Amino acid sequence: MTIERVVTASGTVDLSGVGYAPVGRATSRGGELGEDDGLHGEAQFVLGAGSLANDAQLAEHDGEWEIQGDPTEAAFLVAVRKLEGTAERASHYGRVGEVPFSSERKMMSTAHRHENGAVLLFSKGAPDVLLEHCSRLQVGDATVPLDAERRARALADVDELSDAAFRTLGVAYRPAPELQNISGGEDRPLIDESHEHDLVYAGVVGIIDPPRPEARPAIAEAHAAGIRIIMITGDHPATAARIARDLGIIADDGIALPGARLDDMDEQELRDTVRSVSVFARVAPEHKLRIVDALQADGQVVAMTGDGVNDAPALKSADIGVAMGITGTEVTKEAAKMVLADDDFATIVHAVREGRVIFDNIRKFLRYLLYSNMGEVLTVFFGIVFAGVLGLTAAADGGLVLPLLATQILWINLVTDSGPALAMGVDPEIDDVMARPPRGIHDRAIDTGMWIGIAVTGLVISVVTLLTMDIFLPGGLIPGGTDTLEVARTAGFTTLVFAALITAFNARSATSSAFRGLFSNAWLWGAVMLGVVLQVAVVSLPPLQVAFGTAALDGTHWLACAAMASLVLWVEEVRKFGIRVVERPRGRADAAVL
Ligand SMILES: Nc1ncnc2c1ncn2[C@@H]1O[C@H](COP(=O)(O)OP(=O)(O)OP(=O)(O)O)[C@@H](O)[C@H]1O
Repeated sequence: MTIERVVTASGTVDLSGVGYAPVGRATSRGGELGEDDGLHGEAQFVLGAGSLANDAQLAEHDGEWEIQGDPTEAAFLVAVRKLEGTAERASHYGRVGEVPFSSERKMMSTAHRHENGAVLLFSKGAPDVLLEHCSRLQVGDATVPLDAERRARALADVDELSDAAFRTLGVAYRPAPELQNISGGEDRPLIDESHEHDLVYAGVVGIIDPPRPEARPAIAEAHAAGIRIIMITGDHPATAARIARDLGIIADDGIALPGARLDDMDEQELRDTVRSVSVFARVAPEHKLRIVDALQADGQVVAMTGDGVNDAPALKSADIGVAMGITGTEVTKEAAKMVLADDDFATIVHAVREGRVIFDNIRKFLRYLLYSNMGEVLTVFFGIVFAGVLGLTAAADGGLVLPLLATQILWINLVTDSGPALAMGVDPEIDDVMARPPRGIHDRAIDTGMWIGIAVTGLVISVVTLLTMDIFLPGGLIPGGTDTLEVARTAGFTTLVFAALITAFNARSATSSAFRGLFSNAWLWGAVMLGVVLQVAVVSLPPLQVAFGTAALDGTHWLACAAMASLVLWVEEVRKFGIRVVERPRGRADAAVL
């Protein structure tokens, strides 16, 4: 954070320089600001006072300037050195007491004894709040009453800075003779906030805290993924609205709702409000909790980020509390379910993508296993029920026989359920997981759509398997077959294995074509190829023929098996095309709602 502007009663000073290195030029209205200019003195006083009411530290290590403490406070230490060159002022003042900062009060004060013995109170805080504690205004070396006009002018300066996306902090002070006898010392005695009255308003600083460049695209991606981003901040409403607009959280005419407005709302009103308002400013910690609760009561799944102690209750209450790993307090991290190691919002969006891909892969795995297993079950079931129709009879006595042997069923499970199923776990993203809305909380991993797919694919696998047997068997539905039961059964068995292997490509998406990203999973191709080789081995090698009850197949058989098995691909392609046609208009409507 960097202080780029100081506004006092006499004018505006712009400070150049980035980062925490205290190097920069002071200008006013585009021209260099001389040290003997009254405005220079006023700005220097604002920054000096803000550096006294301050708990941060600035130090140089090996040419690098580093801060300790709150970056907002450190910004004062950097800026005052840009004007003064040194931090000399602080050495003249010994801190004797403080009224600490809190998010509720939005200001803090420290009491200091000057070398000459006088005790002064220095305050800094949210300008609108601080001004309520002020009765005078600093102009040059003198003070004048802070009448309505001057107060309005000061507030207008704050609004102007806020509209330009500056974070604003006001600075004030007052001689505090009533604290003359305060002892002070190392333990920094607390003083009562009742001393924060009749302050002299010195001016306001504009702090720039540029969002990371990756934040805006991450927010756009989150919106596309059906995630609504709500900004809840202690900042000024105009600052919050401006930053939210720049980040694409709200539209250009969007506004920020001040937290105080929430105090008058009952639960129902709040629930209606959180549905439409996406920026809440000048909030107190309890507002954060109320907003989270209202969103949850409205049926939303809420992830909440935070760093401060006062964020902890809201983080705990949210479905997913996300604490900042670098700037977050221990309390916040304890209350959170997730800790962001790099404090970067974009990482949350990446995590959502990663989570969706993992969930998708779990569904692919389930889809594949259920597709192929249903194929086996229905093959055996229909094979038994329709054995007579299909010509599945024993040559010796004409009795009905099983379509598949037990060892063959075990083999199918070995070949299909192992390699290809495991390869589903590392499948890359086929569908754009961030282009669809989140799942409902009550949605099942195996939904109706998947059940339909299981039924259709299972049916197709069983039909092509049994028809292949029928083709080669004498009699049955398709006449002309002349092969033995062993050969026909081996052809059916091979068709089933091939169909199950092809199903692995179908199962990668519920809606996208199997040809999309066809070669993006080398593991899957490896597993499928291995399956084909093993099937050729089990059919062609005599020792395995004995173990698995198979018989050698000729070229026509292999071709027929491959062609019949491929039907499982074409039927599924047609079905998915139908789904895409039906779902397209619905997808657009969802996007419009977001
Ligand atoms: N160290 C500080 N000293 C004095 N005033 C401060 C300090 N830090 C913040 N403020 C003022 O208090 C207001 C509320 O601060 P708070 O920490 O609650 O929220 P925030 O700093 O805006 O951060 P967040 O966006 O995380 O809520 C700030 O907008 C600022 O005006």
